[in-house]
Amino acid sequence: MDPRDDLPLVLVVDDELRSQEAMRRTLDEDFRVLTAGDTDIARQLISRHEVAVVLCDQRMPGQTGIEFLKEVRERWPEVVRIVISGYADSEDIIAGVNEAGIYQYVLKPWVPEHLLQTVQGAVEASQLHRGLQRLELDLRAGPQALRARRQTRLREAKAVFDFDRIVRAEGSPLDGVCATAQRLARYDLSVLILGESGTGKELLARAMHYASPRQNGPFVVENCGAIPDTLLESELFGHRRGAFTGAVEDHTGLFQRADGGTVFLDEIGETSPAFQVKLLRVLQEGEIRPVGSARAVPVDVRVIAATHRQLEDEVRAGRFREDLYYRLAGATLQVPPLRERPGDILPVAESLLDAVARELGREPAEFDDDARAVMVGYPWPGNIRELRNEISRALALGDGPLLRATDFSRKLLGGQTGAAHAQRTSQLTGGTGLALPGSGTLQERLDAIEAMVLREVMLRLRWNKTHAAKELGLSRVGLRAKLQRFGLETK
Ligand SMILES: Nc1ncnc2c1ncn2[C@@H]1O[C@H](COP(=O)(O)OP(=O)(O)OP(=O)(O)O)[C@@H](O)[C@H]1O
Repeated sequence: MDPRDDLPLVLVVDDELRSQEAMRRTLDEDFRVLTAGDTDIARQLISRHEVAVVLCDQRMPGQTGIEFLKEVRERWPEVVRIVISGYADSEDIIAGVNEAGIYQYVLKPWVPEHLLQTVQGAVEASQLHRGLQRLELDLRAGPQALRARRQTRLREAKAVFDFDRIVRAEGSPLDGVCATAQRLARYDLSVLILGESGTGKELLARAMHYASPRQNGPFVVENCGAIPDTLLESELFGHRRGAFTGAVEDHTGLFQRADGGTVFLDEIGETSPAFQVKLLRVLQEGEIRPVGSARAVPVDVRVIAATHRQLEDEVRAGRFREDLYYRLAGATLQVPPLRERPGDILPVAESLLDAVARELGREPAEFDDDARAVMVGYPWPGNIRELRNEISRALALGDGPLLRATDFSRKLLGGQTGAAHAQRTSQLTGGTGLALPGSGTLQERLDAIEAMVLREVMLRLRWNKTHAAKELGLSRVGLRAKLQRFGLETK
């Protein structure tokens, strides 16, 4: 958990940005501070967050601070209320203090130390109030109902998403990626996930969300590569009725719906320069402006973005804004393609086989040795998504619980490399038809090559281990150890 997440939440309502900022600076060290420039926004924030204390300026457009705080008392009695005013307002305030149940009124110009003390006192009052409320609820519910409720919550949380659900072999290069992602999850930092299509970037982003302090908030996904610019803007930031032809009613954008949670922007590298400017502004200001609306709405979201492109290259080529890149890449994670972690192929394939068999309502199935060898040797240019498709196809077309190599599509059987892969690496090992892995550490690349060679030899020699060991200059025991390491033979 981010340690700041435990801090009480204080909402500052003031239409003057400078006063908002001065209060934020004073309170920021001890509290989490939200700010609102008008009472509409303040209402939204109180209804979405567990605000402990609200500080409201008396002079607000449309409504006085006291009027607003009266409403707060009625709707959210647990929120402790403080009003801030100049001398000239004090008469009105005194009359309203009782009705609005004001904890304290603070005169301008306020002294930072005093303000801090006042808010600390108010937070204590709020904690007392909430503690009593909880106690009352607990007493009413009875211990059994309480325990059941807690257990259900726990089960749901576990069932959702977890780094353990990202299937991988022991010692997989993905371990390091997951460990870093898990550490980063705690902090409200923008994260950029790089990796080829189908490598599991979204899965990783989800796991980060559910491991983050925002886990109780929404996780929303937008594929930025799939829709035209104008639609994307309206999808993300919303629009007002009549903003453009076809906008027949107000539409709340994904950013607003994700308030308090995480927005996953997939294929961010595909966005246009015009959209990039708009997104940058949203991230800088922490507020969105729905298309056709003059009013900005504050949003509290964490952004995780992903792309199959090397975004730094795109920046260098002038196709992606550098300032946006740095906003998004608070930290960067690189998910290696499947061919660079051949040890993961079989564990992932097995877990997918179970899942797909369940989805298709089929008996649990297994792969035979040849099928396993074929999977390990194929470079999977479409990564895990392609693997999943192949397994679904083989299971749907195959005629029993044992999946054979011949149940896969022909491209796998030829030992051919996928066209995209061949193009990327463009180096083929002499005559074997094996593609050199294009990236990863030296060890990862050597592992990938080793797995391919083993698979090729085993298939050619029809699984005769004595002949294979001889050809490869290994003992039988050594060969078996290697086959096991790459999942080509079970222990
Ligand atoms: N390690 C894994 N274990 C099990 N399933 C996985 C794993 N990685 C990915 N998958 C599955 O593979 C599919 C593709 O993963 P995902 O959508 O996360 O990839 P992606 O990199 O975001 O792809 P794209 O960039 O094309 O959107 C999903 O069905 C996902 O659940």
